Amino acid sequence: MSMSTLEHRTAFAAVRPQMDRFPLDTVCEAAKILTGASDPIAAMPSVLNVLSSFMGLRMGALALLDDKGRSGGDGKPVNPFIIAATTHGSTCAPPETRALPIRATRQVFRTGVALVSRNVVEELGEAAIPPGAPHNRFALTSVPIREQVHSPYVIGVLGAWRDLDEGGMRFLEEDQRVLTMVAAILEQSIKFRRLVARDRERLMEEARQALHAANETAADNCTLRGEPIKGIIGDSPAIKAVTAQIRKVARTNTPVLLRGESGTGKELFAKAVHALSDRRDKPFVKVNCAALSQTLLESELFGHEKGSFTGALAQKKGRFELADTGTLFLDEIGEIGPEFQAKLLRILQEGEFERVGGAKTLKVDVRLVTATNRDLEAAVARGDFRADLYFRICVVPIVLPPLRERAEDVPTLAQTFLDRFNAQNGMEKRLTPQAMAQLARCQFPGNVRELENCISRVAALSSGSEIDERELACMQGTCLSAELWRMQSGDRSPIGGLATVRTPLPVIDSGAGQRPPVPPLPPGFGEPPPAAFAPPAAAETAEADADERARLIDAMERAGWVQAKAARLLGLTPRQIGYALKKHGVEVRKF
Ligand SMILES: Nc1ncnc2c1ncn2[C@@H]1O[C@H](COP(=O)(O)OP(=O)(O)OP(=O)(O)O)[C@@H](O)[C@H]1O
Repeated sequence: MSMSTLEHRTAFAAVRPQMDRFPLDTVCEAAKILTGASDPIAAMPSVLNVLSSFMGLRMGALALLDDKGRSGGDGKPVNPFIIAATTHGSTCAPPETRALPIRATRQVFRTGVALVSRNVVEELGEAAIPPGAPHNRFALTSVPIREQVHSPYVIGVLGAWRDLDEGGMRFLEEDQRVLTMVAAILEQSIKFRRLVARDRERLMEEARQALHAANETAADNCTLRGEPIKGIIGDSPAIKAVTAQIRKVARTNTPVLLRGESGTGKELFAKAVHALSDRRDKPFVKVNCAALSQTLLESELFGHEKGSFTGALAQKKGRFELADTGTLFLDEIGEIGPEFQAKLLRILQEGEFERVGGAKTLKVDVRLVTATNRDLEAAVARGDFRADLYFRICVVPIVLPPLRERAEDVPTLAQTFLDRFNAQNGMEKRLTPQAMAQLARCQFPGNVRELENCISRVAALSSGSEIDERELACMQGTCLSAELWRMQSGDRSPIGGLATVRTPLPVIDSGAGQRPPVPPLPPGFGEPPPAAFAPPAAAETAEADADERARLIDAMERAGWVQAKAARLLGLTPRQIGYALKKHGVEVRKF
């Protein structure tokens, strides 16, 4: 039927509602509406309006079973339903709105048999007449809507009213036939929609699974390829191999031991293990074992009870407790003494500990990441480090390569540090290609930290916006670490050397995993121009010496006379700073 015919008949029906009825057109229109709708229930108000216009059926309504309480248990009514649609639109009204009489509707739900009430007031009572009806002389036809054709399970009831004042009694049989047909179309539409929805759900599930599989593959590929980790700079094969290991191990709870020279990024990688793990939203707690005395370390890690020692003014939670459900990073684990090793072993074995001075046993769930630049195997062999603790913490050893073994990363790192300096200081300094090339030739015994310091220093001291290679400390003979490197490598130091014997740096070969330290590499700083390292005049030497001593003392002061900390400030290894202190006769203050 065209739209104009529809409008005409609607108008006609409005003028002579009961005289002309168009049952076939009604069914046809209903079919068109329902089969074309993406949601047949939402389209039901239009169908009810067609019933009104074409058949003179008034106040039609659709009741649908309310999923929430089919059983009727818990005092809930049997077959609870809602009014899902009326001629006024889609709703979700409770039965109490009385668009359809509650008792009659429930009966259709229960029996699955159509109900025709020829005189509603007589048969169902006055209260069954819907509110707002112009009078109470109505007949009601209600038909079931089944889950699927022939199913005993009724999911809805379609009902409509016939005005008996207009001689409607004779149309009741026809009303039932038409409503039954419309209900059948609705059943088919719902079924079809359900199939489509199920298909859609299945397709979506397949798509989800495919996406999941693709992500897993991507993650695995990413793991295998050593994809970059946020904050970790470097594209060299050596750094990629490490990032691949980190990504893999981060997913587990296995203890990780990060090994590498000072400044290779052990702390940075420890944070990456945490950030890539499921514990990422939990605390990451760091303790530097070298920075604290054994007694302090114990109270710091395990906490203490009030009054457990002089100065314990209040109860304090230890870092193990603070790191509960998260990650605890124990830096410089090779520095801990035998007593503390035993206590640490207990917590690693049993997950239990007591606060210092406390009797209560506490349990924590902590993922342990440790780091050292020590040769732990040698320490175990000497009996300085417990073998059982070694095996507990060294489940997955990851060796961070020294910067000199990945010189290709130097330019990117240098540029990143310079960008950071520029951003912090509102400047736009640039390194000339010659300066970059000179940096790339450097051995950086203090690794990335030394490069970072080197860039900050030269950027702060250079006057123009271009940083030339002549401004680099190594080219001016003022690079402390260059001198230490030369001393340790047995070269004659221009500032008078302490080292006459070649003393090995605590180098760990990234490829070798747990091999003992190897002898140092050739003297640092690649091939500096001869002028830079030509023996200077005596006056210059004395001046440089005094300078160097002053810088050492300054760093020690700032580090509270903790050598490991001062070493970090200067971009040196703890052993290097030990030499420097001895060389300059600086007595280490003890607190
Ligand atoms: N691959 C890297 N990318 C970016 N920055 C790095 C990288 N490696 C190290 N760094 C930076 O170098 C500095 C030293 O790193 P970190 O403190 O992690 O070294 P470390 O091995 O723990 O040193 P130490 O043994 O002396 O404690 C930090 O500022 C760190 O951010």
